[in-house]
Amino acid sequence: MTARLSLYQKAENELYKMDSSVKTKFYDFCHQFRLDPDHPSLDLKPLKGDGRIFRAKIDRAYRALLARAGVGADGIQQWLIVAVRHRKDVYDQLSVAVNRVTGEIEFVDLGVVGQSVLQRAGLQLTPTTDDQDAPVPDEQAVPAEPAPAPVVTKQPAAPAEPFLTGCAPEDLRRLGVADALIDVVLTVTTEEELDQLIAGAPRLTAEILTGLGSGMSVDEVEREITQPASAELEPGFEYDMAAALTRTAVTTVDDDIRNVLAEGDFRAWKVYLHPTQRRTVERNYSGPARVSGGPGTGKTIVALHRVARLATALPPGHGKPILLTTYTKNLTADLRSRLTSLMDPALLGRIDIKHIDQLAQNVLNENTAPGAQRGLTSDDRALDVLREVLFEYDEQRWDAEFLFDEWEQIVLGQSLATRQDYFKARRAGMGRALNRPERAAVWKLLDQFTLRLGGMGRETWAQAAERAARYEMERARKIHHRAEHKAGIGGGDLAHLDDNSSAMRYLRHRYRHVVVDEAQDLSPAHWKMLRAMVASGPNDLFIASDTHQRIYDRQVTLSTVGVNIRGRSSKLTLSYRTTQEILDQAARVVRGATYDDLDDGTDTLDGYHSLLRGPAPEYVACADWTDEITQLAEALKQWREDIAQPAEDGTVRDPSGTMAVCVTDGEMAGRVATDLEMKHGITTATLSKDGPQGGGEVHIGTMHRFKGLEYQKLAVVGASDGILPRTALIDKYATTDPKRYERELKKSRNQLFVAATRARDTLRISWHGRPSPFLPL
Ligand SMILES: Nc1ncnc2c1ncn2[C@@H]1O[C@H](COP(=O)(O)OP(=O)(O)OP(=O)(O)O)[C@@H](O)[C@H]1O
Repeated sequence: MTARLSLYQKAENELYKMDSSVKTKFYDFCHQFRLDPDHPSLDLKPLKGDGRIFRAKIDRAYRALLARAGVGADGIQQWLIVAVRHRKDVYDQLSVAVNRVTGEIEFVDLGVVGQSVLQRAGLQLTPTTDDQDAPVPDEQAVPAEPAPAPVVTKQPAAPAEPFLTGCAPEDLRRLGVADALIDVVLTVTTEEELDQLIAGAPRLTAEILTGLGSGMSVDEVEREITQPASAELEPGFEYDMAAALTRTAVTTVDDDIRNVLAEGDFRAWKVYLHPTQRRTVERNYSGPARVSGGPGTGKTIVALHRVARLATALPPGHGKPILLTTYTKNLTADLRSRLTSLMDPALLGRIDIKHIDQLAQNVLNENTAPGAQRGLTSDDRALDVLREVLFEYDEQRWDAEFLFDEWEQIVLGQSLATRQDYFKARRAGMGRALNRPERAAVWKLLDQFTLRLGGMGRETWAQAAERAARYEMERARKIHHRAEHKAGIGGGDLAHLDDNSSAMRYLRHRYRHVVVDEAQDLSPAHWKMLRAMVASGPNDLFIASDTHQRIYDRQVTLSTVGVNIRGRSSKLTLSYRTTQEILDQAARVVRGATYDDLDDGTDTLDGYHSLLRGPAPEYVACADWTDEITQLAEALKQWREDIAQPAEDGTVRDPSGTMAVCVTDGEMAGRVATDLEMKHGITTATLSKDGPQGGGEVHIGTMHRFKGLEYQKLAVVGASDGILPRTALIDKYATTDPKRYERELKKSRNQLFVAATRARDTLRISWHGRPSPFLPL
């Protein structure tokens, strides 16, 4: 090998979309180039404009555009492929530069800028002349390629106002916009022109312009986008291409490039982390750390990379010192499969992947004391037991729902073991005050209720979590006590300790690192259990969460459960999943409500944006249920047709599993599935806690089941007033328990937000009757 080749991320993305015959020639080109870049068949030449850009021939029609990136430590010359273009689309006005903020290599192609903008900026593109002598290849042999040629847009009659007002060139420069684009940006006069510029711009420039275009101020962009992306750069960094290459997201071209391109876009998240994502993954934290961010900003991706990074730093061994946990079973399966594709199989064996309830059950199963083993019961069944107790005591003051909430939020939430503790407990967030005699009565009823459940050998999930937390806290206390004692006697033999059984001697914290995804839904008991499972110290807990997506009624202030994240929080703002159009509408669903940051502060969606564009979400008012399902079936058939359209290279995608229907409850999910199958011949698969069941092409599930998932096209059905929120169930709280009422409304609002943000490019929301008040109509 005489040359090392890397592939710029945008070039890789362009290659994914190319005809497979071009891809095959590209593999051969890479092979030849690495052997001998000066081989005559490659015809490597510098372009006329930027002396740093070269072009080489892939075949008669296609050109690789390359930048020389210095010499590696091993003396081998390095080249970066910045684009692969049809020869007709190679212009002299191409440039590469090292970005002054990120220190990354950036490629700028003015060919993607609108013609009218270029004219206003006084720029003209000239096709490169170095290929002019060669005859234009047989067009038959060259598949038509969508040319990134300048698009001609209408010239406005009079000089129009710049679209981005209040931005001076020095602001754009300071923020990190690529130099070659600064003048062009300032001549943009319409949103369409800006969008076109963003689509072709290097990543940081695209993010800055999206931020400014969506109304963020220069200072906000600097704080939210520029600062997190900035790197420490040495003087002269702009000339050191070899150093810049190490900071740039690239794929090394080796013999595996064929597999890389075959794996397509799915591979992107494994390789390229956004600077803020990378920083969050790689930082060493002195204690618990949290990453937040709107839906689709890559929190799960960051959590997975974090696990991989922690695993590589483990000392050799066989145990599983890293726990990766989340709220639901189906998300756990998803994390497992994604981690499997990310990590070395040898290290994968060092990771324990369990959902939070499974973890609690494991703890409880270890306890063999009489009465410690109990079966689980659903909340609905437990509520029936509580109703029986109320009936027997002829208690009229509180209903079963109120008492159950009191039990979960206050008694279990604060691990209150005695009546005295309950008398003293804070009941912040609970709408109805209880005086001391009332508390005594409530305690008595709840005591009867739990005794009765215990007598049946049953407990709820929340109760199991609370019990597991207590066991773990006791275990942590013993470990702490033993460590203190050992330190006290200078680390000597502990034989004189009361309990010197081997179980005690080898008692350790279960994990060295704990990583939690979807953390916003964990209860205080879950947190206490996790806290006790890992010793306090560097990199102990890593938490990914978005409180806008909290869909279970669980509020926690981390500092009250021994998890102090202050000073160790980071925020992701760029959505990789959803289009800006969907994101705008979804953000309006939660606008106006306030959200906590799992601690004493508040969280917002400020700066949350996307570089993806697509159609506006569709809102469909229907006459009745039959009409809603009929229109849904038509939309699904159209989507199926769109997805199955043959791609440029003739491949046809299977629409199965790319479309989904989201509803509020299980009963409606069943009705939608039956109607679609029986009346419209559309096969479905129902999302269960074990993943999709049934193997049909359209996935159907409740909003709870859609947590953490994503679909190319998604329909929300039954978004009517009365269903979202479920007024028949919650209206009574409006007068009896206003705080609970507010909590229930917020839960419904968040469910709709979660549902809407599962869609990647198409979102359709329908209802009959009156629309849900949460819809941003
Ligand atoms: N750096 C990246 N490069 C390419 N794709 C990415 C990157 N980061 C995230 N993605 C993609 O964006 C999508 C959303 O990522 P992820 O599920 O991690 O987001 P999230 O913040 O956890 O979302 P949610 O809160 O809605 O569950 C996924 O398809 C993921 O592969």
